[in-house]
Amino acid sequence: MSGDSTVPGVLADPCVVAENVAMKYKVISTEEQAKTPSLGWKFLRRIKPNPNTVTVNALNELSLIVRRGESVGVIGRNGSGKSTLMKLVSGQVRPTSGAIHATSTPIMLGVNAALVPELAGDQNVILGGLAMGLTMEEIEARFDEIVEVSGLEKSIHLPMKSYSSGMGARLRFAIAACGNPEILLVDEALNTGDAQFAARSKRRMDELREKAGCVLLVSHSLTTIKDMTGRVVWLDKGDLIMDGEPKEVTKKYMEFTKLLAKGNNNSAFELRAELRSSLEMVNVVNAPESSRSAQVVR
Ligand SMILES: Nc1ncnc2c1ncn2[C@@H]1O[C@H](COP(=O)(O)OP(=O)(O)OP(=O)(O)O)[C@@H](O)[C@H]1O
Repeated sequence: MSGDSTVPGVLADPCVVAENVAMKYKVISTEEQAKTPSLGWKFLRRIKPNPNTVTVNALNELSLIVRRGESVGVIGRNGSGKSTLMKLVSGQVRPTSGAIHATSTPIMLGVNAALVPELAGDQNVILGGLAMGLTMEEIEARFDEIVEVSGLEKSIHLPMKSYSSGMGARLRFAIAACGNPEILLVDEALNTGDAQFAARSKRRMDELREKAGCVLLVSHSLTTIKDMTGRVVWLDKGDLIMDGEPKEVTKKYMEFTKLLAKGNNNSAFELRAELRSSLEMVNVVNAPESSRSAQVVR
């Protein structure tokens, strides 16, 4: 790759850079399970002994640059790699190959807070706040707001293990949302709250989005995606299919899923191939971790 003809410029302000990221999950083989047999395995092997190891290609060599000020929606069918991308960006899992660069620690709403079930909700607020880098003074100043967002005023002094899974999710969300993250990740699949909480969390999410440097939002709701984002990335079976205007990308995605729903698989996959071949590939070059900067070649 040489000089001016291929490198139009250096991106001044990327927030997140995914550099040829691939993710393969190795699914535990039934052979391995057999070494530590569970009741289920003992039962199943009588029916169908089938030792097997499966590697799932959750993401295939994906490059993506999210700039400061962008709100990027991630769409795709079940199992297309959306949550995997979020887990990679948040650092919960490491890519099999490639790298993720970020200007600061991304905060994933709902899951980042490492809480202790034996401790009361209020003690977990302190713990989660400290884990997010807040000082005791900052936690104290935001305590009432966290409790209000969680909607757990009556149960905040009870041990977290007594909470329902929705209540736990609400507390984790409220704690994660009390910071002002520069890079905000929202995986809608994690939203387990009731309608009242959904409205409250949306309000807080809107505030965070306004303040955040950039946002990545995974959702199956195309309305949410169109309402909340200015750019949409469509993943399918770990491949990037489209990256562009929300209206345009969601329209093509709907066309694709409608074709599949009607059983027109050939037409659907022709469309997929056509869109993929016209995708402008982003090659991230020279993205040193220290400078957290990147050059793009389009
Ligand atoms: N921990 C894991 N171990 C093994 N395979 C996994 C794991 N997590 C995800 N996968 C597989 O990786 C692929 C992508 O999964 P991922 O959860 O990223 O998809 P998704 O687009 O978020 O799906 P959904 O819309 O259903 O939430 C799927 O085939 C899934 O089965």
